[in-house]
Amino acid sequence: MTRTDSAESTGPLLTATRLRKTYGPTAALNGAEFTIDSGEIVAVMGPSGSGKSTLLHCLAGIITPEGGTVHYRGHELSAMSDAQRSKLRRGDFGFVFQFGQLVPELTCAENIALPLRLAGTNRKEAESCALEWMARLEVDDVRSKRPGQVSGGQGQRVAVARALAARPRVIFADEPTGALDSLNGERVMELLTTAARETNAAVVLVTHEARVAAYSDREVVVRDGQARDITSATAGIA
Ligand SMILES: Nc1ncnc2c1ncn2[C@@H]1O[C@H](COP(=O)(O)OP(=O)(O)OP(=O)(O)O)[C@@H](O)[C@H]1O
Repeated sequence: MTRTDSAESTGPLLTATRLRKTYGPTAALNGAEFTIDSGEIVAVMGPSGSGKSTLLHCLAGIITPEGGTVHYRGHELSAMSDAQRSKLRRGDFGFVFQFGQLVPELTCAENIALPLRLAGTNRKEAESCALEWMARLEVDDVRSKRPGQVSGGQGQRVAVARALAARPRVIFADEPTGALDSLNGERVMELLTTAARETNAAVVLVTHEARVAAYSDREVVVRDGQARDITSATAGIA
């Protein structure tokens, strides 16, 4: 297993403090703060270009911020080697993006089994786990098709199954329904959040759509590279 099992896991699951990231003259993140606990679903909202995806990429260790820190279960991501961060992404993190995350040469079932195989699961077990997740996401009928032969909604359910099959502790979803019509989008969100709750996975959900954010427990708004929790103002009302 490639998880970071360690004793120092008492605080929040994932915390970012004073993140700064620039692209030339553009400050994509300018002191952003973020925290998420196990099993929590947090929507990251905000205008286009405000820094949502950059925040997600920093939280997932895909990019390294120039300032600030990200701690995952007590481990600072920037203090890890590239190999340790890759291992973390394979073992503890799952990803769902808007487009193109499936390997076109593999069947849908093989796509779902791939992260398990990379994490060391034997072929038979990975295949049976892939089929189980395809049934849960209601796409077992496309198991032998390649991503180019399925609909957008089916492909996105396969992507969700792939993200969840390795039982990640955190799922990073960047506009997971952005390419879908509203009916398919809602079904994908229902299946994603139900499965995440069943497995106690945290979900960092970047979206600009209020109806997608409605599936979250808490909303954070990113504006000009700074993140603000907007749910705390209404905490206790629900
Ligand atoms: N690789 C890059 N090179 C240059 N500038 C970048 C790069 N990535 C992001 N930026 C800039 O950083 C800022 C934040 O971008 P980011 O993608 O995080 O915003 P976002 O809130 O996710 O936007 P959207 O909702 O449109 O996807 C924007 O001004 C963007 O143009």
